[in-house]
Amino acid sequence: MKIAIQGIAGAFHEEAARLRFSHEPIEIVPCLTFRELAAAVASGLADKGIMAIENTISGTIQHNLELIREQQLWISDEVIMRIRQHLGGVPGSSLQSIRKVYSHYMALNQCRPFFEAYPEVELIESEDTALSIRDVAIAGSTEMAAIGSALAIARNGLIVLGKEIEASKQNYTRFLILDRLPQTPTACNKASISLVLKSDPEAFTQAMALLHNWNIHLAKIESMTIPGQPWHYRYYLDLRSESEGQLAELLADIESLAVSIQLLGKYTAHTL
Ligand SMILES: O=C(O)C(=O)C[C@]1(C(=O)O)C=C[C@@H](O)C=C1
Repeated sequence: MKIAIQGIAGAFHEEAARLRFSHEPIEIVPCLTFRELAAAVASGLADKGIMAIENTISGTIQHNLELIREQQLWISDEVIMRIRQHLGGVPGSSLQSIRKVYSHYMALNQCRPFFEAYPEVELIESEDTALSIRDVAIAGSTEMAAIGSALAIARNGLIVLGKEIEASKQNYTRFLILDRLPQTPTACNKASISLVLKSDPEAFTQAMALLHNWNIHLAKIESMTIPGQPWHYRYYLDLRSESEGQLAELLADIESLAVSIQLLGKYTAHTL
């Protein structure tokens, strides 16, 4: 099975894919951007995709919710993985010699407090952690370092300058498994939807009351601006319920309040 990931081999996406599909042979399809990843699944180039959606330190990647909706992908599962960020430099480098540190922006955001003690270090965004580590190894400069996994650092012959430098040990990333077509899960207790409500000021309160009526738990909500419609929002909701029937009833009820509602996936919730 071909799995599209964001990043090259050695990126956290690869680790998460191997964790989720540990019982079957998989072929990794590397994609440099999240947009490329979504397109690989939508076009059938990959059978499935795995996409980071939120991290417990650096937050939600809202843009990925938009990509899933726009490309009409289906969320069929989620994976939660502990992320340990290490700082890697070439042999001979040290925390005193480095001036530029490269990584994926989500990884940089997980580690910013560590660098407060090193004001001479510039943090620079790159496509992914593994690529940054490879590029530092190729450049061979003691002024450069990169943030990523212990595995990628070792594979590229770098040394660890900082171990587990994330701002909190409670550092988890939640990844979504994406399919081209809707799947019918044997069991599920979570649904993700995109919702635009009518411009009635009461609509949001009424929608929340419906959740309460159907005993549905709101696990997560994101609101995003809609280009061309100032002060009007699209909501992305993760809903939890032990009853699939109640979820279906809720979606039918909410339709009367909505301009648009889209089911993005149904799956089983994972917890720590
Ligand atoms: O650059 C990588 O290694 C990735 O897989 C990307 C990514 C992300 O998108 O959040 C994955 C997990 C970590 O939170 C940091 C970076």
